[in-house]
Amino acid sequence: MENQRVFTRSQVVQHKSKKACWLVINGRVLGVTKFLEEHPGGKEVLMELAGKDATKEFDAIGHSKGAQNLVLKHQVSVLQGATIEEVEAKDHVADTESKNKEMSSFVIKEDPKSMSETLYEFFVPVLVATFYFGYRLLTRANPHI
Ligand code: HEM
Repeated sequence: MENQRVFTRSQVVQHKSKKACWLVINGRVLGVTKFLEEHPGGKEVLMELAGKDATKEFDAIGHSKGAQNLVLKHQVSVLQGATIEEVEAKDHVADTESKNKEMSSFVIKEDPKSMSETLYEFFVPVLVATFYFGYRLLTRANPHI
């Protein structure tokens, strides 16, 4: 939070065009000009809230943790008067998310290994049983073998 730029509401309000679009979410001032075209929910919803505080609308959608992390990536400054609690509450989300990512990548790395082990453990007994019963069948059909 050190060396954080601070913008006033009146500075934010001036950025409500497609060429310069800012939003405020949880006390963070976000520059979303380039993100307008990328937003999965469309640029219209963002443009409607351009230059304004969009916290309520953002939360009401139930955006994913990934979306909440994207918010952090688009932050250009902090809104003047925003409380530290307000701004830092969402840092926790980012921490938890990155831990979750580490966990899931760990699981993904482990997966192919355990999969081949499972296949191996399944196919070897099946193969042995097939040979055994095949042999039994052949010797029964032809007792001279
Ligand atoms: C910088 C701010 C924002 C970011 C980074 C962002 C990001 C995203 C992302 C990643 C999604 C895909 C679904 C998900 O992962 O949750 C999404 C969906 C959506 N967003 Fe945002 N969003 C932002 C702001 C807003 C705001 C202010 C609104 C206003 C209402 C909004 C409305 C929506 C809607 C309607 C959807 C579609 C939900 C659906 O189809 O189920 N977003 N957004």
